[in-house]
Amino acid sequence: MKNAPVLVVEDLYKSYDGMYVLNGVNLKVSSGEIIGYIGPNGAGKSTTVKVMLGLTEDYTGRITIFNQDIASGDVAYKRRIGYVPETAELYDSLTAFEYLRFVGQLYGLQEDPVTSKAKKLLELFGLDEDVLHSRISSYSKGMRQKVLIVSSLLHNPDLLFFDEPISGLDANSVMIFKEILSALASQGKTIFYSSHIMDVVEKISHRIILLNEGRIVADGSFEALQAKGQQGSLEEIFNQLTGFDRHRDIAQDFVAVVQEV
Ligand SMILES: Nc1ncnc2c1ncn2[C@@H]1O[C@H](COP(=O)(O)OP(=O)(O)OP(=O)(O)O)[C@@H](O)[C@H]1O
Repeated sequence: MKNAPVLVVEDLYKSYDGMYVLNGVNLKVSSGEIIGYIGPNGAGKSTTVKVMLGLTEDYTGRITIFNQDIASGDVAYKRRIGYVPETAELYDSLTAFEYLRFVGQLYGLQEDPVTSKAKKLLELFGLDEDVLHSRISSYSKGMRQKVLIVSSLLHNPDLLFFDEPISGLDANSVMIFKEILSALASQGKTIFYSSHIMDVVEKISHRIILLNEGRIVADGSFEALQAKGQQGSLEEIFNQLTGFDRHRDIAQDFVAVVQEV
């Protein structure tokens, strides 16, 4: 299961207003892999994901998903992808139930099975029947995030892109979600997981890809990164590979400014 490449990115370059934010990204991902895709703010993670999702066509390089060049014009590959964006506009005036039924329709799913599936998935995530039928505008951050996670999985996709999926989830829900990821991967689903929560990335990822200034600066399992001479936790490895060691100085300067009044 782990051999077939699901996703291949070759020499990906992308600029905004003449400024390059992706500077030759190359990677190959096999089915069943959980990729922790990490990097500093502005490194280009969301941009890479947007290009892979076909949300922007203005790039150079080649992206192949399920053996199909995504620039071919055939968008069939998108039906096999699930996505939780970093920030999402949910339809606040809809209930979770209505929203998920709507998403199901977009994927061409039959109404009855999809509503029953949505209900079961949300219940498993701790959202009971009356919550399902209340407007999303009344939801907490974590409840919205659960709706987004469920909406990304309704059509049983083979390739998942999660951008900060657990932001706002309580500790119990995070534990459930981590187990879900591992079970999905063991069924051969491929997961691209982007987050700044390093201890979770360290635990769930089979492979970690670190992007810095639009370039991949590390690619391997956590153990492989450690074996290459990077020491400590993923957070510490992240600091070393991005050449950052000024956190104490910056914090002291910050607090000094806070005290200025
Ligand atoms: N639509 C856009 N127009 C202009 N510049 C953009 C646009 N989207 C992203 N950028 C720029 O591209 C760079 C990479 O942004 P991107 O959102 O991919 O980073 P990221 O690694 O996902 O960061 P974060 O961890 O903060 O989410 C940043 O400098 C950002 O300002």
